[in-house]
Amino acid sequence: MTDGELWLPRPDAVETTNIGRFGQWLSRREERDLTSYPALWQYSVEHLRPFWGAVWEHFGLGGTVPEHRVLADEAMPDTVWFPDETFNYARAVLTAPGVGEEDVIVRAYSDTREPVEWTLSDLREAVARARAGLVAHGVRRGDRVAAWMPNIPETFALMLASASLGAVFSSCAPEFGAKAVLDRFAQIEPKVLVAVDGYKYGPKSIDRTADLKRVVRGLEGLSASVTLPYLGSGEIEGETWDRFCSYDEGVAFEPLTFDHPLYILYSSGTTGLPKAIVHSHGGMAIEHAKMHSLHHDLGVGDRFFWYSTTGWMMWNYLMSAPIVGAGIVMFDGMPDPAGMWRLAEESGTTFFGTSAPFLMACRSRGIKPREEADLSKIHGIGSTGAPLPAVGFDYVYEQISATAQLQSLSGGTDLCTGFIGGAPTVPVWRGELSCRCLGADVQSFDPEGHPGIGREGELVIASPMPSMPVGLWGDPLKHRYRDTYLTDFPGIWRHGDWITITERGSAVISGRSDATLNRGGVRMGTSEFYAVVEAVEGVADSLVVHLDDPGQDRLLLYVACADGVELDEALRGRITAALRQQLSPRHVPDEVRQVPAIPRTLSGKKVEVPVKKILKGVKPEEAIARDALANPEALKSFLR
Ligand SMILES: CC(=O)CC(=O)O
Repeated sequence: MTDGELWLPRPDAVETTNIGRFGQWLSRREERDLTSYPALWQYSVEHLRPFWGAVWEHFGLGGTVPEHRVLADEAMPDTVWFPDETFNYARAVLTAPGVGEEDVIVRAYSDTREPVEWTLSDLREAVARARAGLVAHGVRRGDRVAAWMPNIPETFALMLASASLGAVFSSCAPEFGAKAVLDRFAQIEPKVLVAVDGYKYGPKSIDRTADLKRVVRGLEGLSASVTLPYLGSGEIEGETWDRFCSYDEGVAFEPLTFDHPLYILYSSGTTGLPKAIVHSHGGMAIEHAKMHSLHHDLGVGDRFFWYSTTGWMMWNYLMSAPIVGAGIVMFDGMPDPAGMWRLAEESGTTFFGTSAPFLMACRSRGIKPREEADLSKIHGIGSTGAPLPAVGFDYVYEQISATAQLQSLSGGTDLCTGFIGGAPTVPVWRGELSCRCLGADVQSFDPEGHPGIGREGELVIASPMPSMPVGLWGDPLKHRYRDTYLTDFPGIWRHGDWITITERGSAVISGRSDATLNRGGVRMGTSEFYAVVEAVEGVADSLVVHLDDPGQDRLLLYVACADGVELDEALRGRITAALRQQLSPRHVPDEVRQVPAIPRTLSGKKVEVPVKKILKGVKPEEAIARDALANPEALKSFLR
């Protein structure tokens, strides 16, 4: 191996991997050689219609679709995909091709209870029961179903039950505080809320019943609340899960359009409430089938694990694995660095996904996963949530597995997928994401909108993808949608990351080009912090910065105090307690520092990105023009 190569495709990858076989099939059909990754990728972005039509057909999501009906309108954000198809995501998941009724499809581990295994037939029955519960509460096509639930099989069943009816599902993790939950769910006005009473995180029991009462009170238009007594606190809000699931009336699937809303995810911007991003049945199924089979090489016999909570899009991504016949491994609890590898062995995981910070934490604690557990079944290791530094790549190959393919994946909530990652027919290069994914026309744009290779630029997606959101909730005319993604380079998706695409087709992501925070793979909007911090008595203004460089992962909170107030230990304590309770323990900063004033632009916006650059050593005059600031002297506090 040369030139930073850490892993090479098998010489027979064209015959032995899903993507290799797909490339051969497509080559025959298109009468051209599409077996090499660069040829296949180029084709996939230059010939969107036949490419996505082939994916749809190849995975049995539907039959042959005439090319002009695969993509009937290309213009983002009103792109029209597969307008004549009738589809239901829940049916695609429960079809689980190649999986027998009595085969285990879900293995679930938890700090709160003993491991659970569900066969495909158990999953179908659980979906049927949850579906009957939803119907009994009047849930119909288009209604919203909210889950404040952990990563456990019941949440999966509820999501599929909601999808089977054409209702729209949305989840928050139980660690989210009542305010964070209400900021999300109040926007979408759910008809039914299902929640747990609490959970264990490691040995610690966390009772959520007081917050659950607040959430229920805060949700207008709720017809029913249902409590799963997961912790066993004895407190039930509304109906019990067992009662809710007491009828089995079988599963039926509403025939829906490709773009029918499936679920709503949340992405925190820097202003206002979190964006409620609506994803479609067809978009999720086709994109996840492509990723799971062609990129992660998953199929029947595989067990797919990705450490996630229900508050992160990787949960939704994981739940699609049965579409390609793969089983799912779930974990709810504290991700103990050594314990997770033992769980991988115990569960028979074949693809282990996690966040880059988790891998780096294992490394810095000196964990040697290959000595902790037998990891020989793992053929793929996924890393996302933040760019994995080159030393993280070394760690994976030295201490985890010398043979697994490491796929550093980048994408996000907005498309509920990774669109830069790896493929079994592409090498792994140290510190790089191996390739742009199929059908993802990812480019690095200079400020004038010219694509370039070998230099950093704005990450854009120049052609539509079926997993782009069908809308943002509460934005019927798509104004916020356009403003968020499509105005900087008119009609082209700007993602908000810095990217360099290399000559060999790999990529390096150098960080967010906006100020959204991302800690341990969990996106945190700065506005959420401010709403909580600035409500604490004595705080006048605040600014939060995530320094996410390798070896320097620190969340810093700066506060300007009210007149006559000093940031003493008591105030510090009140701020961190408020963040922990109202948002989550992940929102608690590593340091809280006092500054005389928070720098703001003339239009009053806090200058988060320039402050972050200054903290990283960029000269203030290069970080921001003084003239753009209402109070330029405020920058002094951030100079090194
Ligand atoms: C795939 C991803 O990009 C996940 C994330 O960082 O949110």
